[in-house]
Amino acid sequence: MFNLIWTRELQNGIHYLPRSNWLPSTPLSSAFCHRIKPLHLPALPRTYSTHSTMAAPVTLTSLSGKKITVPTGLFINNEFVPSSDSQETINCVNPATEEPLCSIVAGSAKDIDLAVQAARNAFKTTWGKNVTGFERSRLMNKLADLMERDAQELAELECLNNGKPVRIARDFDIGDSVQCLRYYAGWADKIVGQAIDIDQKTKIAITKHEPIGVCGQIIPWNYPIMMWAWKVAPALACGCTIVMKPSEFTPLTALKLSELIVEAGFPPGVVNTVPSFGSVGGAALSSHLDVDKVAFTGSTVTGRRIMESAAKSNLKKVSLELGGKSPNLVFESADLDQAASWAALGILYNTGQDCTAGSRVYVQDTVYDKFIEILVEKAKATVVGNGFDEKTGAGPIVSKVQYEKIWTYIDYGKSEGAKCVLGGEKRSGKGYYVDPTIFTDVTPSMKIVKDEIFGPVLSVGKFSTEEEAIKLANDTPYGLGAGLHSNDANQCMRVSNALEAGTVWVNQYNLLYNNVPFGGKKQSGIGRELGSYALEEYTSVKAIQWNYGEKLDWPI
Ligand SMILES: NC(=O)C1=CN([C@@H]2O[C@H](COP(=O)(O)OP(=O)(O)OC[C@H]3O[C@@H](n4cnc5c(N)ncnc54)[C@H](O)[C@@H]3O)[C@@H](O)[C@H]2O)C=CC1
Ligand code: BAL
Repeated sequence: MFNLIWTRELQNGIHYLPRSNWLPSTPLSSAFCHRIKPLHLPALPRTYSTHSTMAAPVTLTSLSGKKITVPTGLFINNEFVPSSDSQETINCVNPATEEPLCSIVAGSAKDIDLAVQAARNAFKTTWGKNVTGFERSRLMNKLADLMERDAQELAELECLNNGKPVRIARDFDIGDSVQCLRYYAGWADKIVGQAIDIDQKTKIAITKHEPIGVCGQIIPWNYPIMMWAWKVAPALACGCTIVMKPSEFTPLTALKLSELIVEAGFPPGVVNTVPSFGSVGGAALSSHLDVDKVAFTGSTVTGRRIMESAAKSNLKKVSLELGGKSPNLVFESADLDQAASWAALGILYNTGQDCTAGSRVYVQDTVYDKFIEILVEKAKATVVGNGFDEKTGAGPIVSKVQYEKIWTYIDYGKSEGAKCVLGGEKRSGKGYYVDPTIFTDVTPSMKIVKDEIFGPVLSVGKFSTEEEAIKLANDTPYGLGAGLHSNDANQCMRVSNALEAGTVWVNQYNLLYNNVPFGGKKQSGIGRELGSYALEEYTSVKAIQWNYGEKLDWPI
């Protein structure tokens, strides 16, 4: 997600200008980076300790030569600690080089339990109903300031662990995360119920939006910092406490952010971070009897498991942000150049590792050939490379397993008879790189058209009528995002009404804002993140019925 004004000034790539007001308002240029204050290693706050060498911090050197210290322990009760009962580790890899980065402690089911106890204790004592919204807001704003201060360092760490370009991590992922914290800090003292007069003389009901309690938050690897912020910010605003389980592929920035939780002054146990494997820590959180809510972003398969665990344990509240196979429709009246730019952004942003990736483009037959010609030229201009290069627009794929999944689908595309008009060839050398790949002449039954690939692989199909376009677009079990490009206002309204998706972009694609709700229909999810809607996910409504005048004549 990002807010942007974008131009095509760079000859060889997408040039993004950040719109959020936390950054200098000057255009992004190669000189821009040097205006960000030089990275320095902040002194580690004295308010937390690390126990044992198993949890000792490591120092990584980024490609820019910067030294970044990263905690490696589990973060429970504002301390970095080893596992209580396991020697298991998570080995972090740099996807640009395939070299190991470091090993960190992998939390066990017992560690999850300890973190839940810490979160429960905080909920009952220092947080939950024991802290004002003003104070929650103050701490959240402080955390946002610290993230803004450390944006460059966090971006470099995100690049090392996830592969995404430093520039994009800093200006969009982190920029929007800072804004997300501030947006929900604004809500923290405005979470109010209603006073409902039953009549005007004897009875009133009051509704209170109470914090739901201890929240398990399970996040993926495609936007490690941003998904952290989307989950943590509304939960804190509502007064919930948190056990965060980052993805085993990208746990480092969640650990680094845990340092900032301490520095901001959050009481122990309010935010706990337990890196762990999904089948261990994720499963333990979703089946835990003392977790009140689980929020998840990831695959539909895992979402289904989480919902099942929640149902079989304590019926905890569940919100799921799952997969997609989002359609993007281009009608003949559209500005084709703009539509092609948005379509390229839709499939190539974050190297296609995006739940809303516009991975199926359908073009009206009258403009099909022309559109593909423009789109291929735009996609070719994407600079795919190491994220430490300022010109890079798309980094490597996050992991070997994801890289191999993408190539399996590219092979399916070829063997099932789609025409590969761009990419589709492996690079030699190190790094999990996949260049933009476009298939045309696709049919609805092809695997590349049906399945979520989560890489820079686009299927382009053809339609002749609006009715056919809608039918093709909705022919999927998913319903996360959808786009349409047309200069006919009535058509825009008709088609956006007919598309089965949680978000419909008209004459744009993939832009999200912290004050606009986001989530899926069909098998793309349950619940909404962002905006005021996310507050409902972290509160429980209590109705207090109050009698101040009616006498009961008994028996009735
Ligand atoms: N909607 C989205 O934003 C994302 C979708 N995906 C899709 O999922 C595919 C597979 O990627 P994965 O990393 O395997 O996704 P995943 O859904 O398995 O992983 C996401 C998170 O869920 C956790 N998890 C895994 N198994 C769990 C379980 N049994 N109980 C609780 N938590 C569990 C993982 O540790 C991670 O933190 C991708 O190729 C992509 O298609 C992946 C990441 C994000
Ligand atoms: N595109 C929004 C977040 C996600 O991909 O998970």
